[in-house]
Amino acid sequence: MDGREAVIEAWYMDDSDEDQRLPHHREPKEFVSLDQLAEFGVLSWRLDADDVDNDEELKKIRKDRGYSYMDLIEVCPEKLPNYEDKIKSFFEEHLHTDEEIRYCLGGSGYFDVRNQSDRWIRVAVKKGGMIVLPAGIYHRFTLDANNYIKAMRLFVGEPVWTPYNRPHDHLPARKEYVETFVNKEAGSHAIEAPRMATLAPFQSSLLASHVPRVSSSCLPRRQRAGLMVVRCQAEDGSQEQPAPPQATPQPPKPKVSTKFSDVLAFSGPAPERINGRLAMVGFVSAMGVELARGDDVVAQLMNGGLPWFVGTTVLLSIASLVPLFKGVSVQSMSDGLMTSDAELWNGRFAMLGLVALVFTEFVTGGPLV
Ligand SMILES: CSCCC(=O)/C(O)=C/O
Ligand SMILES: [Fe+2]
Ligand code: NI
Repeated sequence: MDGREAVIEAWYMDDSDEDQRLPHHREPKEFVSLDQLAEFGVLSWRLDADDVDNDEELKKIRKDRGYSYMDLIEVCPEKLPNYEDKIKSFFEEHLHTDEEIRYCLGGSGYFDVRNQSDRWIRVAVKKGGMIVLPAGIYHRFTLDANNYIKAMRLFVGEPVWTPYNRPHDHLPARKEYVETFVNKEAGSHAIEAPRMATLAPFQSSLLASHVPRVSSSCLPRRQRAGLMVVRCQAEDGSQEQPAPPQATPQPPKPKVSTKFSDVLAFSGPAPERINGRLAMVGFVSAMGVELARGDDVVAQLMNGGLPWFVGTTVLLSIASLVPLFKGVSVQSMSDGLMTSDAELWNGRFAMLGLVALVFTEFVTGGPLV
């Protein structure tokens, strides 16, 4: 669907202090095209507000631009808590560190934006109009004379509504905005070669929506892949409070190296663990044979124990190394009482025990028990 001009119009504002809800056209009127808006980062679409749930174009925009979060806001005294305060703060000139994305589902309102020359441009949005204000742009919002708007708010990931009232020029988001849209010559936003790939899917959606090509900096800054959260909060209008966290992305699991040198490194996962396991088996077997036959450890080895010792060593080493080379960490198998730490400590005690046993038997010249 296009014909954006039917639902989104923009013009230079006059300087009068009259009621903010009046149009504030200059005399004569000076309109600004939607292409001109795009040149300083303000994007626009016309969508089917009567079929929001099945709107493929909306779905595509959300997917392409990573708008995983969605809620609804109605601006009127009955629906918006702290209506008067909110109305005032919306109209304070401010910026956000992320995009402000608003899709008008009913009623209408004015989003005023500062252009590259710091002039106020009033963007009037009606039902079906969706606009994106880039991170770092100074702007404000007011209801118009109809006194009502219902809008969908979209966001990349967990929303941050914090407004930074002007001046907040030191913020990185502002500096980035100025660098991209103000310091660059208007209308000649060269697309840097290395970022072309990131831009490709976005541009196809832009073209489909009949929006002019724009710089890669028009892409949302906080795209968080793989998280499609849909939520409705019809009566929420809070600017400062982020919505309760949900579906927080899990921190990536630490990578387990399967490199031969890493696995077998002195401080790697294998040596101490294998030695510990061998010591546990060795200690228990040595004590068992001593109790049964009365042989000390050296005699046990001499009397046919050596092949058993070598065999057990090889078997246990293979059994311990195979999962490590497959990238399965011991910690990931650790559970409840059977923790990997407990095994390490048992192994350490067994190693000490074995050494103490052999040493004691060497000194006393006979078996311990
Ligand atoms: C119609 S959305 C209310 C205005 C708003 O959320 C905002 O941030 C204005 O700048
Ligand atoms: Fe805002
Ligand atoms: Ni805003």
